[in-house]
Amino acid sequence: MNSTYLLTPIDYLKGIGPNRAKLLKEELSIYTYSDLLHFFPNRYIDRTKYYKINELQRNDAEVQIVGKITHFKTIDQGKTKRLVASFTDNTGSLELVWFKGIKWIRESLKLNTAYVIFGKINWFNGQFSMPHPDLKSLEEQKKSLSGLMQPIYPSTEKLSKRGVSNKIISKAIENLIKLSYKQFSETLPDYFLKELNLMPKAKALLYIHFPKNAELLAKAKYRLKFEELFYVQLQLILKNKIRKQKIKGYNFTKVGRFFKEFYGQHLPFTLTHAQKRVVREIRNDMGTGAQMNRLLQGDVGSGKTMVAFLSCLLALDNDFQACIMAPTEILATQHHQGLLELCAPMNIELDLLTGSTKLRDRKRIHEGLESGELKILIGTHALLEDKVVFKNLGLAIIDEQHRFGVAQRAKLWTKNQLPPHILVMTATPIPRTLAMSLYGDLDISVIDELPPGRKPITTVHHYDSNRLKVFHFLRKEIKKGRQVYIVYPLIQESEHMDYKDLMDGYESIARDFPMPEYQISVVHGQMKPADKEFEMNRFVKGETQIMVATTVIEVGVNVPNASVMVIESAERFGLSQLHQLRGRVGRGAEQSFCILITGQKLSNDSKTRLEAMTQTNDGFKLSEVDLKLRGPGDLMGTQQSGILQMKIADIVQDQDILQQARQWAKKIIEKDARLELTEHTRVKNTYLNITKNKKNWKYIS
Ligand SMILES: Nc1ncnc2c1ncn2[C@@H]1O[C@H](COP(=O)(O)OP(=O)(O)OP(=O)(O)O)[C@@H](O)[C@H]1O
Repeated sequence: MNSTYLLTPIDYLKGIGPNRAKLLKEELSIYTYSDLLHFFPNRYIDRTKYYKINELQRNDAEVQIVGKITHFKTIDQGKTKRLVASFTDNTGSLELVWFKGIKWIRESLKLNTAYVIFGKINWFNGQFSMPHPDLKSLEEQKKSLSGLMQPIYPSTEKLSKRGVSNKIISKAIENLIKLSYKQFSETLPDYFLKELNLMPKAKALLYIHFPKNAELLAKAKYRLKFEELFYVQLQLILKNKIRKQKIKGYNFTKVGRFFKEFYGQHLPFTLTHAQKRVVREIRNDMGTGAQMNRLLQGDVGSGKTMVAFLSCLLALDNDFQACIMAPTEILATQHHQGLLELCAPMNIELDLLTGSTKLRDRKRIHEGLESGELKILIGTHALLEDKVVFKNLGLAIIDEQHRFGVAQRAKLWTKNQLPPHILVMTATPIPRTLAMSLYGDLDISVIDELPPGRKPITTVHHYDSNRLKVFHFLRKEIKKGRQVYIVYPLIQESEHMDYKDLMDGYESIARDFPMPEYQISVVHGQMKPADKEFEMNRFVKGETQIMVATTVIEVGVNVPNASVMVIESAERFGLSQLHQLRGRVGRGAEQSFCILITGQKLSNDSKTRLEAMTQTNDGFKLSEVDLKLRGPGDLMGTQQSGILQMKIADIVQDQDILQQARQWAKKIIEKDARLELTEHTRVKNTYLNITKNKKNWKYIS
């Protein structure tokens, strides 16, 4: 919509005025005519049905009747005064009642004129009445756009006391449409409308506010959702294109000794097809001359670590260093140990840097990094400290997207002349198109295949009261030589209480699993890192059979002999967290189990989550359920972007349209990246209007 008329400030619209305009701006961000037009109803009231007075039932909610007022009376009871009108059709009569605006209403309504009334009816003293009816003359109703389905706008109930009622908004939009319908210009190319059978923009705007029937409403909605999603996708695709043009990166041209030797001689297993494909994607991406910014999604246990390691070897082959940053010390330590083994036959220098690294070791690490001898550094946030200076960092791998924000990712860049390639790994997979929308600035690789031979984990749900049965089962598994995790929730606000829960739980487990037959490790957030590591190690080495822990073990911990995961108060965990925790088992050849223990009282959402967990092991499926329960907002952490604030589309519910919109956005860019063809003028103008940024256009080729 590029007509300047529609950019007129809302203050000038008939029926609005300065006070309402102020409210519209402050509360609903409606500044211009165009904003108002794009403020869409969230439901509609069916006004196609007319009642006769003698058909009314006492439990009818809202009814619409045509009739006439035959007389008025004002009833004055001291404090309260009311105006009562007798309203009749040819089948009977009822009373219309007003408590406010009496004088004005009495003067403006005429006797014996046909009116349409609409509202809730009451049954009182043997008669129906309708307080404060929505009332129009029949003539006016016939001309009104909202005569068939009446639009109801969001937030208007809240604002009606302050002067912006639904009626006012609806009337203002009706005025605007009547006045300026001819100026609603099309925003999509004609061939889109034809091939996708989309309703033209002007019509869609008319029918979204004032639909004649459900079918036209559905078409209008579809058209507007498609348009909204199309322009979001177009922005994402072009933004990515611009980034690649603008942000130069190191060009890794070689596949050299390290990669070849490891791949040929030391690879401990055959890569899955998905791992191979992803390694290829990463290799290609690091060899384009642009900076890689890639998200690697893979379900728990899908083998992301090996992909990360192979990517590091590519960096080394091109004479660059690499680093891997993990969200917790336990994880960083574990990555370090795993990679030490992989590196050992090839003499690659690698080290670990965390908050608890001793000064002496730090010094060695700093020197190694600056001289370039230290090739791979693994660590936590500590890697971001100013003192950590690489000779030539070529690749930074960030494990677990959610805990590092965009700002931190950017900070890594300042350590180099050119920004290093960035690979973000996440085990919270989400549907691909959605991921593309949420992480618009990243390219995406997906490992959608598990290594062979994995047995699906059997997941069951038990109530607290069944604990003895669960313990009995644990003893049986331990007897077979397996190890067991028992996890308690940790929610930051009530860390103290959680700690108490954990310790109470530990004591009761210690009673039921007495020494010396059973050995138990405990790990929680309030322990010193060294103690945590000690306890963890005892479990890893098989010295303890039971690990009692809070969610500190959520990500990445890898003990293949552990085959049972018990999650206490499972109703307090989110779905992705449950799935992550479950992913700690099922890593060896044994049949594994996940036991979800809850209290008796469960909310509907908790029930849905538990049911989903017992039904599937597929992280992508679970994330869809999660998204539907929570909406996408929570998913993003610091990635939250304006893209989610959409007017009509919903990226979770409207995934089919989203996918279609993305395909068409891709198609148009492939055909005409700079949108120079005449048939794309509208798209270019709309795009520039939305982004208000012509500067970057030069980067598109
Ligand atoms: N292609 C493969 N064939 C056999 N085993 C594999 C393969 N790839 C990885 N593995 C093994 O599978 C286990 C899980 O791999 P890894 O820890 O890399 O998973 P992940 O994707 O990082 O999972 P998480 O998110 O849970 O940490 C490891 O023990 C690893 O050695």
